[in-house]
Amino acid sequence: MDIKKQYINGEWMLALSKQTREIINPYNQEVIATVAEGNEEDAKLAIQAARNAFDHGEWPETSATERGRMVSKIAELIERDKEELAEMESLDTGKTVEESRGDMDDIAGVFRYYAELADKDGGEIIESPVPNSVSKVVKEPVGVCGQITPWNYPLLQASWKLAPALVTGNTLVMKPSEITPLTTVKVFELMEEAGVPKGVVNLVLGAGNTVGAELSSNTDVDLISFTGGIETGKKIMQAASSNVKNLALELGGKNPNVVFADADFDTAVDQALNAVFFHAGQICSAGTRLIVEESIHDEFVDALVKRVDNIRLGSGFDEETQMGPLISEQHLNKVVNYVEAGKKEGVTVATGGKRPEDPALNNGFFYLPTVLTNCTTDMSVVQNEGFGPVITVEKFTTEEEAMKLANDSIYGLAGGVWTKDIAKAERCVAKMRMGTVWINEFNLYFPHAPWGGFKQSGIGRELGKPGLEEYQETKHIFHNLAPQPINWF
Ligand SMILES: NC(=O)c1ccc[n+]([C@@H]2O[C@H](COP(=O)([O-])OP(=O)(O)OC[C@H]3O[C@@H](n4cnc5c(N)ncnc54)[C@H](O)[C@@H]3O)[C@@H](O)[C@H]2O)c1
Ligand SMILES: C[N+](C)(C)CC=O
Repeated sequence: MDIKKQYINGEWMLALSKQTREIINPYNQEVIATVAEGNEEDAKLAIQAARNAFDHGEWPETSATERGRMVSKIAELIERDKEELAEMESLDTGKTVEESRGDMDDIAGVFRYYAELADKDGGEIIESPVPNSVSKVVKEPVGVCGQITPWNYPLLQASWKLAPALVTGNTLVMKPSEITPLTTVKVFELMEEAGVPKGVVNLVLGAGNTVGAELSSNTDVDLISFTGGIETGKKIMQAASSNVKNLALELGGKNPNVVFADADFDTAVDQALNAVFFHAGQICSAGTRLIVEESIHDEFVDALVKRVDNIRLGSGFDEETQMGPLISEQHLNKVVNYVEAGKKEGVTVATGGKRPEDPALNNGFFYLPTVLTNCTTDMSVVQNEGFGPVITVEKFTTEEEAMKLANDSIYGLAGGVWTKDIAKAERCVAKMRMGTVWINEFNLYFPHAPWGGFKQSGIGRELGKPGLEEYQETKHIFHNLAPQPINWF
């Protein structure tokens, strides 16, 4: 049986305990792979490899230009194996192959973006206020980075961490989600093929409360970068205090999509669908909180429901499919309970609100695309992240009320506003307390612009220059060219 292995100190290895885990296809629950199931001991081995490679290896001293060249090579290999990676990602997550192909283009773009950025900032000379001195500020790698990723965009979220960490001269230990590790294993094969020196990148497979917890608490880890749920993020914050690690958290979202009466109606309807039903709503920045101006509310909901009822569910490998299954039975039950709670709170189920009856979908973790109306901001379905194909609809009459609703959340990841009035749009985005805000758009992102959340949606930013700086320490070097005694004492 082919067991997908861990990659530690340049060697592919089974778990020290020889434990394994089966990976299933969420469309039909078939076993698609068997992988090593590491634990704390495997994590410690990997951390030591990364520590040794950082403290004694050549990678941190390699020129930024050379590191950039290496990361560019990884991008080339991803592009070479794009189709294999895309099909692997869809098998693992249930998303359509077309979505996965798009992810792979994005992922190669992330490696290329950081390869280009690698040697563009060598620091700066400060105009020293002290005579006969030189003052300069340089950037240095943080050190050993622990990187933990979620199951919804396995390789994309891994790329947002791997590329900047590598070009800045760090070493790392990555732990993918235990339920969707396949494309991350593959990208480590590609990094080995690209020639990344041994010990620089290490991969440990296993659960969050063993491998993940060790990465978060181990004092030989200098930075922990985590993408996942808010409750896990809080645990990691606590564990990271062991040695005051640098901390990067990309957490959940409950993202408002505000539609004014003067919006481009058809485009706003179409994009409201995409904002929440793409990848079955399993997106941190999904526009699951629709907030519509009262005067167009009924017409907008009718238009939305008509389109929702035509969404085709099925296998990600069927070109007709528009929405796949949820990732697991556990997550399906979470979404079921999330909607049932809304029903108890008095929402109206405009469409969906249950599992599909199509027998062809019985073996998958499917949930019908769902529109809940008559929602109010105090409801759990409005405040909590459902992370499924469920949109809640609220109404407003004034701009001020719309903004109050949009900001009434513990989250602050992303949001959108639809209007043709530019001044109104600018007023709104200035008030919306989120890390990314779209005007007449939703869920668009690219490597050049930083990504991350206000409030409890996280700490720090990935992508863009901030995403690079997350992996750097800043050092001020002051050089006295004419040292004199001070004679103070
Ligand atoms: N902000 C973003 O960019 C972004 C992107 C994607 C997903 N997300 C969020 O991720 C969540 C969905 O992903 P998920 O279900 O995999 O999240 P999760 O928190 O359950 O797991 C995420 C990762 O953390 C690990 N983990 C679990 N417990 C841990 C612990 N105690 N210590 C260390 N690691 C631990 C898991 O094994 C997994 O690899 C959603 O809330 C979504 O909004 C955010
Ligand atoms: C890829 N991204 C960050 C927009 C969605 C994550 O869930």
